[in-house]
Amino acid sequence: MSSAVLVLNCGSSSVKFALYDPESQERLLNGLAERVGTPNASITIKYASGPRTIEDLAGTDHKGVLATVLDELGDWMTENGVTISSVGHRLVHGAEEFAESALITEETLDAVRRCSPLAPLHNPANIAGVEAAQAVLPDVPHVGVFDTAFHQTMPQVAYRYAVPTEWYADLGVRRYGFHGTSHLYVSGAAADMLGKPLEDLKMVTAHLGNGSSLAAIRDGVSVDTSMGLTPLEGLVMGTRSGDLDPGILAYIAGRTGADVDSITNDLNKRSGLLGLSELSNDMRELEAAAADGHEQAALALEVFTYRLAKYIAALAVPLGGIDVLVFTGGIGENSHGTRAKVLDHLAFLGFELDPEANDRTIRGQGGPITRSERPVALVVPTDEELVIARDAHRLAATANPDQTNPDKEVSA
Ligand SMILES: Nc1ncnc2c1ncn2[C@@H]1O[C@H](COP(=O)(O)OP(=O)(O)O)[C@@H](O)[C@H]1O
Ligand SMILES: CC(=O)OP(=O)(O)O
Ligand SMILES: [Mg+2]
Repeated sequence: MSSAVLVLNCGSSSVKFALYDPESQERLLNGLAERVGTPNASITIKYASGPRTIEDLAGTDHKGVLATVLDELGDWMTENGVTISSVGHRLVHGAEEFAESALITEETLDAVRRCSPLAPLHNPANIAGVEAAQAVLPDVPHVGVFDTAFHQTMPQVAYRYAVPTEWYADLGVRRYGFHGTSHLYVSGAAADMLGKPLEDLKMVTAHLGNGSSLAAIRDGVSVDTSMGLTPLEGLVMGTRSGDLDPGILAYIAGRTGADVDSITNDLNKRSGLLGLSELSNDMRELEAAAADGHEQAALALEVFTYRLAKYIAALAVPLGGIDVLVFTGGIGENSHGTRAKVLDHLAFLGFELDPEANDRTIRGQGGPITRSERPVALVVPTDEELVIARDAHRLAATANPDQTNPDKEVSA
């Protein structure tokens, strides 16, 4: 029998999952449950032999989805002699309570619940996922891996807002940053790719997915980032506005009578690329529409890349210059148009695009896309799930030895 680490990333209506071999760190399979809790819920599992989709899940909640997934994996696990030895969970907001990953105990969960008001879109779904997984896999250690943990090295000058001090002292209002597992993974992989010690590189990592953020990495640690108290600050995203004048809230409330919750909802879900284009939050669709002459789609792409370039240049301040710029995430890994526009804006810093290398580089591949070697821009495919699997395996070994007893491992 060999063991596997189950990695879960539970969103409000989706569950991403993957199984890793903890020794070889090979991904054994992965999958996605979408529209959880709606009549159109579905689960897709990507086996080596091909994908399998399960529908007919009406009325199924997170717990039901996980039970169905493990049930489905049962035959595969028996055939391959695999049992689940630990579960790693993506937890988005750990505030100042977590500078690293943690075994999930009742106390851990209470602390994550206390952080929920800071990430109302993410933490409650993460917690529901943990509770569901603990119910289905009660006898293995569960480990929480936080988006915020990597950025706990930021200095005060980067994380404090210029607001009344008691907002920070009493209410925790400061910048935290997110996507830490991705920034951690790609910064290490970029240094490996260049054959240089990470500690010697002034690096900006750009995680560009549905949510997008930058990290400034110096001496191997995060010294600044573009997201803040919540994942709304910073770059223009699929449906999120990123930075704006806070005066807009009062202005819109005064003009429309909308309350703070509904305006915040608009800033999270009806803004960004979607708000500007009035067409889509999806980069692929917008690129296709812009190529067909859709003016709002073209504007959305211009605003996205302009703001991105402006923010990358700003991160030269905490770093004292930029040696390496890393593109990752669905957009960073695939959209050569975005990369070319950003590097064009940043030519003044010395970036010189290699158009052929840029056009060649698509998902799953990585490598340099500039002729310039310093500064160099790289594409590095991210693997947040692998970081979570590694931490889950490492911390599971520190759990109650009773729980890691192979006799108690769970075979679905
Ligand atoms: N070939 C492609 N060209 C341009 N954009 C792409 C391509 N493939 C994926 N994307 C974009 O990547 C984004 C999703 O990023 P991803 O990292 O997968 O999202 P999530 O944050 O949900 O994990 C979408 O905007 C999507 O359009
Ligand atoms: C924190 C965050 O923005 O996450 P995601 O990109 O998964 O929405
Ligand atoms: Mg993502």
